[in-house]
Amino acid sequence: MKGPYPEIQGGGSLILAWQVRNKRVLVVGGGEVAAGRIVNVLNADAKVLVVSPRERLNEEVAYRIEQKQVDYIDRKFEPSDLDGVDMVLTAVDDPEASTQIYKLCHEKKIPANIADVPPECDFYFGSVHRDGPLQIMVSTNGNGPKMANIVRRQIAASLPNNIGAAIQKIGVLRRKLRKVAPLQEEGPKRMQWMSKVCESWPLDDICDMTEEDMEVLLGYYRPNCIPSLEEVRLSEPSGAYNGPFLI
Ligand SMILES: C[C@@]1(CC(=O)O)C2=NC(=C\c3[nH]c(c(CCC(=O)O)c3CC(=O)O)Cc3[nH]c(c(CC(=O)O)c3CCC(=O)O)/C=C3\N/C(=C\2)[C@@H](CCC(=O)O)[C@]3(C)CC(=O)O)/[C@H]1CCC(=O)O
Ligand SMILES: NC(=O)c1ccc[n+]([C@@H]2O[C@H](COP(=O)([O-])OP(=O)(O)OC[C@H]3O[C@@H](n4cnc5c(N)ncnc54)[C@H](O)[C@@H]3O)[C@@H](O)[C@H]2O)c1
Repeated sequence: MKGPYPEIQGGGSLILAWQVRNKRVLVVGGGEVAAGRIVNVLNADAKVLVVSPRERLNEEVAYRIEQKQVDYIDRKFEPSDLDGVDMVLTAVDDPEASTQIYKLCHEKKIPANIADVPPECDFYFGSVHRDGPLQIMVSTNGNGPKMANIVRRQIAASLPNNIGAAIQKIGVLRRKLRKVAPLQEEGPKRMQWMSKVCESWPLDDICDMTEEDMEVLLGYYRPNCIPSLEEVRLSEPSGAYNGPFLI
């Protein structure tokens, strides 16, 4: 019998936004694929250690090392490299080394991605679009990485160009709101009010909102009271505006 609940479609991945800030990520290999992995984990504020012999370092990897964006050991992988490591990414052209590293990670329960060896990956990478705080990842679950690239570019092209900036502003407003209304039990009221701002304000207005505008807008924080940017700007910071509201 078909229930009223979402039907389960097995065979997918659990897509999460993994917080690796200040976690130790080991990257084994220093080629083009390693260069891409390094950008991915540095963008998530991880502490990165690269292990790869100097003679075959890709230019970009060499640059990151020189700029001290990553720590570096100039040699092939050794098992002791796994000490104190939270995540491992390998991108080496040596399948035996890959498998050895994967087995050690598995024993030590360290999550690992072995580039191009899906059965030896605890997680896959995806094709990622980034615009400020916004990240969109496309996965085809190993079926077609090039297709993931194509879908990601299509999605990115269909987005408004100021969506990242708008989300950044909303983040500032939300943090201010939590200061104005810090109580745990205010949660539902806060969420409803924030949702209405997001739904009713045009993206351009969200982007144009200054910190001063935010302070005035927060003066109207009560259920079903959402002035527009224009109305906010007609308001005195202290006195309430009496005209009709957007909501
Ligand atoms: C998304 C992206 C992220 C990234 O790596 O950053 C990524 N691969 C990308 C590109 C790409 N990779 C390959 C080609 C050549 C064309 C082709 O083969 O299609 C192209 C195209 C290109 O280079 O443009 C070769 C390839 N890839 C894998 C295998 C092994 C296999 O499938 O068995 C083979 C060799 C196949 C062979 O030898 O025949 C495996 C994986 N690659 C994944 C991710 C994971 C699944 C993601 C998913 O299914 O969505 C998974 C499972 C594991 C992993 O590596 O995490 C990145 C695009 C980023 C972007 O541009 O936006
Ligand atoms: N998933 C993907 O998107 C994708 C795309 C292309 C290639 N690949 C695969 O990723 C792997 C790496 O690709 P690449 O183009 O960066 O290769 P590459 O040949 O440019 O680089 C390999 C690097 O690994 C280093 N290395 C080799 N053995 C090592 C060891 N034991 N310890 C430490 N470092 C070692 C080499 O010195 C070199 O810097 C290959 O297996 C390739 O097939 C994956």
